[in-house]
Amino acid sequence: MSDDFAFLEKMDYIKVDGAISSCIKNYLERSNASGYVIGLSGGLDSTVTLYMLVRSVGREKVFGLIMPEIESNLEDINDAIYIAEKLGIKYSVLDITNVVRSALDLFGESYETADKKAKGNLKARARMMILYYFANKNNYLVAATSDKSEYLLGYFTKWGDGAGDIYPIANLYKTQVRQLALYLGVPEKISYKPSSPGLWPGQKATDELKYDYSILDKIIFLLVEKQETVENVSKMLNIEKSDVENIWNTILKNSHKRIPLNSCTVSGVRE
Ligand SMILES: Nc1ncnc2c1ncn2[C@@H]1O[C@H](COP(=O)(O)OP(=O)(O)OC[C@H]2O[C@@H]([n+]3cccc(C(=O)O)c3)[C@H](O)[C@@H]2O)[C@@H](O)[C@H]1O
Ligand SMILES: Nc1ncnc2c1ncn2[C@@H]1O[C@H](COP(=O)(O)OP(=O)(O)OP(=O)(O)O)[C@@H](O)[C@H]1O
Ligand SMILES: [Mg+2]
Repeated sequence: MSDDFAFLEKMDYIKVDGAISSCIKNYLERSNASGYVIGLSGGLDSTVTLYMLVRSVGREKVFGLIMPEIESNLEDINDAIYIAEKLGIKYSVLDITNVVRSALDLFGESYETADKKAKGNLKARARMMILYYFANKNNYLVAATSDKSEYLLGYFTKWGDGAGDIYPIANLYKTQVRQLALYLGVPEKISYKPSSPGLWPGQKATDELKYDYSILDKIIFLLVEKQETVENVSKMLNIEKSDVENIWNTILKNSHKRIPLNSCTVSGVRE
């Protein structure tokens, strides 16, 4: 059984690097855009995506936006600044507190008492809005940072951090992104940092998902790619059936996030 998951740890990262690099480089050329802009959180996914952008198109064509707000973890923000400096990219630190506050004001709500999750998603969408403003103004493309685990689970904010023009690491599970980070020489502090959406103070991915990605990735792989039943996965991994069921329900519930445009079909209605 353990061999079935070897690919999560041991990929040919020289080839992975090559494939992602050419994709990033070719897409920029084909798009006639001037560069990529990326939101930097100080977390694993945005750091690895940034490393890949820089080695593909060069640091002059990459711009980082670090967008803290009043509830952000300062250590993460400092990590984001440290990485931007280390890679020598141009970047700005923009406090988005007032953007989020203004939107809440429209509803007569306050930062302190607004619904935690709705406000968290609003923060993610405020960042998206600013990334696209920068992209419009400078003829840049927005690099999204979603990985395959988050994408398949639907564990992202729809039209927030889920929005972008290119998804360089979306074909890698979180476990593989960590391995790629080590291959790229990302500082261990970030390579091993527990994943957190950072949408509210102290939020950790495991609070909502219960399991760490090292286990989640196996569950997702078996359910989605191997099309195993919930019962089989529970037995194969020795995990409570109800937990596997919950993960499967999350994947199903969020399927609407994996449809690019959820449009209404009007074919066949001509007079
Ligand atoms: N069946 C359906 N068909 C079409 N659309 C549907 C729908 N059900 C809901 N919707 C729409 O989707 C909305 C809910 O989706 P959404 O707004 O995304 O909200 P939701 O999925 O409830 O929350 C986002 C989740 O992603 C997590 N997250 C966010 C950002 C980053 C990361 C990370 O890992 O770093 C994780 C966050 O912690 C939270 O658990 C609904 O309000 C509705 O508008
Ligand atoms: N403070 C922030 N400033 C700029 N961008 C941010 C900030 N917080 C989140 N983002 C953007 O939203 C994305 C989604 O957050 P997410 O937490 O999934 O990624 P991460 O922090 O890079 O890695 P991990 O998922 O392992 O925590 C980030 O990769 C980043 O692009
Ligand atoms: Mg994070």
